[in-house]
Amino acid sequence: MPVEEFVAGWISGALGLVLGHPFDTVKVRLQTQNTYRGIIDCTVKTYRHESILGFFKGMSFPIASIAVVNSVLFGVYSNTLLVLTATSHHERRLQPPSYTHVFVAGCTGGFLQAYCLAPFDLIKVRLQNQTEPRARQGGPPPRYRGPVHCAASIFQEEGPRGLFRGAWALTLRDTPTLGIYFVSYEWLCRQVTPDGQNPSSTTVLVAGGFAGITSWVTATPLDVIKSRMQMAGLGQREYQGLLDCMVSSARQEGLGVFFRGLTINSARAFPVNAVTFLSYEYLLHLWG
Ligand SMILES: C[N+](C)(C)CCCC[C@H](N)C(=O)O
Repeated sequence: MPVEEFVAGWISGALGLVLGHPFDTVKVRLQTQNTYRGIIDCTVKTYRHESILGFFKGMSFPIASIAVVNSVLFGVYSNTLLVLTATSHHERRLQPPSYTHVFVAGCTGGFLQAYCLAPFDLIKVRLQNQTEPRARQGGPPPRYRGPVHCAASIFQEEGPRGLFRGAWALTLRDTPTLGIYFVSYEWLCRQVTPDGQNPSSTTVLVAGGFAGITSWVTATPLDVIKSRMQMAGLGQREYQGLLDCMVSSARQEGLGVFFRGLTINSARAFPVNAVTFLSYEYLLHLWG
């Protein structure tokens, strides 16, 4: 089984992640708290109360976990294509796989990475939602002191299953939308690249960016539900399950609730996924 794809997936994921984390914090807050009027209001308030560091809350864990998550995604994607089409990454330019194969491989990668991602994503969301400034004298201390403390508290309070809160919504969010992610990327690359040639760096950047946007646009409704289920129980309301969360959110806040965070998700998705695909392709080219 070729391992380069796993390593390239890891490095490219980490680069994209750092670039996109401030956008991600604003998004999570907009989705789960009702105190902000919009992106600008949330950005300004976060900066005023918590300084620039506020935007990087909850980042250390994703950085560690992206090693597993993105390498599972890209590694499983590429190896599934190998099984389906008997072509390696380098051979695929001359013998491009069908879009159905690309979709199935993307969904397989998406499904498996969702389970690796679930506990890390839960901890990230819990930490991002702590709006207390880090070191304020006399103020109430934040509930979680950091990622390890957060993981340990959830484990103690709710057992190992607690760490998988929202995992089902996350799997539903990621399986089809990562299929869409790779199909969009391939489709865009093939539109502007002559047959048999490698796409140029600009093509990879633009196709990666748009693939990220397409995937996030389709993922946003379930992203909102996922974040809410992850926050359930913490001073927020408990839900009976995914459907209950969907129905009660829509009843109380209207259908627009499913699009919360859409603009910021898209703004974040372009640079993050442009850099992810560019470094992924570049590394595989380098090692090829
Ligand atoms: C499937 N879903 C839309 C959730 C993610 C797709 C892109 C994944 C990328 N690591 C990123 O963070 O943007």
